[in-house]
Amino acid sequence: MAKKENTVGKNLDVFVIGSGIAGQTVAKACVAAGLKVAIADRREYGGTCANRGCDPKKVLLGATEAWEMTKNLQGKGLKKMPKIKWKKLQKFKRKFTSAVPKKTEENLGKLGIKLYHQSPKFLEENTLSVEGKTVHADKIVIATGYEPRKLPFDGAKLLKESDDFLNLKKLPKSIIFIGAGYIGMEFAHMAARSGSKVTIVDFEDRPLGPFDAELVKELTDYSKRLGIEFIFKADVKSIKKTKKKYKISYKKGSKTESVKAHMMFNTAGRIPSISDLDLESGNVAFDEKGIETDAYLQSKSNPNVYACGDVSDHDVPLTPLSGRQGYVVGENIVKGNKKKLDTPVIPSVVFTLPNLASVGYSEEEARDRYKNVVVKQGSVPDWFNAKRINAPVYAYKILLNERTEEIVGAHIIGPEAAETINLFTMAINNKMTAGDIKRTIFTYPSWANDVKSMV
Ligand SMILES: Cc1cc2nc3c(=O)[nH]c(=O)nc-3n(C[C@H](O)[C@H](O)[C@H](O)COP(=O)(O)OP(=O)(O)OC[C@H]3O[C@@H](n4cnc5c(N)ncnc54)[C@H](O)[C@@H]3O)c2cc1C
Ligand SMILES: NC(=O)c1ccc[n+]([C@@H]2O[C@H](COP(=O)([O-])OP(=O)(O)OC[C@H]3O[C@@H](n4cnc5c(N)ncnc54)[C@H](O)[C@@H]3O)[C@@H](O)[C@H]2O)c1
Repeated sequence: MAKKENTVGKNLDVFVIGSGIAGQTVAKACVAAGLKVAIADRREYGGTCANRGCDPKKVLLGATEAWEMTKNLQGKGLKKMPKIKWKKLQKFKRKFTSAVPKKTEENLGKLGIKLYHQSPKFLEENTLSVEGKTVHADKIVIATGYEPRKLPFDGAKLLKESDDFLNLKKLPKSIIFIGAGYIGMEFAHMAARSGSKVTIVDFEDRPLGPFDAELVKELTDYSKRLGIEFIFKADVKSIKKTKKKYKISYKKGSKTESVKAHMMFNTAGRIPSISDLDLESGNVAFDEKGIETDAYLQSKSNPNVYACGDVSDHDVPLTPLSGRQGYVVGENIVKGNKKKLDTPVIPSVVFTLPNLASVGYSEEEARDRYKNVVVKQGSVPDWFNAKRINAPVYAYKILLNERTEEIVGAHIIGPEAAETINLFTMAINNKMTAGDIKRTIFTYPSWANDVKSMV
């Protein structure tokens, strides 16, 4: 007789797949409302941001910020360059990450949420198979995030991924990143300042496609001054292992060329993590952007399924939006579909040094949207805040709707742009005009105060 699956949780109210910010937010809201909740994660609990994304990355960044500041002040009161001790830096980083999985499990467990440690699969619309058990849940929430896109060429298996970079015990002498997006650029800056020879290969003609081209040019030029080499318009054909290095061959125009490095990373984008879920069996529709959901984040094909965070088809795949989506799904499960995903403008930052930050419309989008657009723009390393620390790159582009004087887009490259952009986010969300900002009194001297000069 065939072994029968053990059926549990017949009356489970909610099953959440994924324990990142999105999944945890839903699970906690549902259990707080008295619902019977389970959650599953096939990896360590806590998700990408806390374990292998934003947080560990920013800890590693700290040492390079000190390095950059010291470099800029050489001969201006500072004499010796610090040396980044990668091994020690990693040890410091682990202080932030190593406790996350256990703590997350403890917190969820204490709330009465049942925890699973494998990927569930849909058997039917409301039924999952997990850890050899068949589980029925009234609502199923998919919050499985993104995973690296697999590259199609020969030898792509030799590539390492972002998780590997963040856990590197020793920094290799030379590194190639395939992909000049957020991850490739952020890691390239960290590796170059920590002593690696860095090359970035991309099939486009510039890094960071969605960001303002003029500010990206400033970043690219400065990255080159750091020693980072760029190979653009390169169609990677293969990777081979040589004695001590890896060799990447690529086509550029009609020529085939190659370059070698001690380690190579796939930073060519991330895709929805859905391949293990057997979504067809659950009648859950998806496309390349993720689970197809409506404004309530309910699956368009199976009303008992919701999706939130990176894996939903609602842009953009960033932590703050994932948390917001988790909140919306929690509300809709507990109270019935009452809350639509209503996102204000979402700021975004590339944590290179200098930071590149953006919110609202790009120049092209603003010109499409409004009859007349005022562009306030400048390259201003001579402004006091940048000059006092001898920061070489500081530039901005602010977009106003001429008719109303409202700010509709802001793009900044410079030290602390990750912070300054938040002021523009508030300004856009509150339909503030250039005059509103000019009338505000900020602290002085501060980066925030520069916002008045920018508008
Ligand atoms: C290197 C890196 C740096 C980043 N830096 C930033 C930053 O500075 N700022 C920012 O806003 N965003 C950043 N991000 C993006 C950010 O991490 C994500 O937007 C955020 O973590 C998404 O949260 P989530 O809950 O949707 O998914 P996740 O946090 O990815 O959680 C999904 C969980 O689901 C689990 N899972 C996946 N598939 C299955 C399955 N089949 N079965 C069971 N469990 C499964 C995963 O193991 C994971 O724990 C970064 C991402 C990376 C990779
Ligand atoms: N600071 C942050 O907020 C932050 C940091 C890291 C990641 N993230 C999130 O993670 C997502 C993924 O980041 P990412 O850097 O992996 O992707 P990305 O989409 O930002 O960049 C991918 C890059 O790879 C290039 N590329 C794609 N296929 C290629 C190929 N075959 N050969 C050469 N180049 C190729 C693209 O042209 C692009 O420049 C981001 O969209 C973002 O939402 C955010």
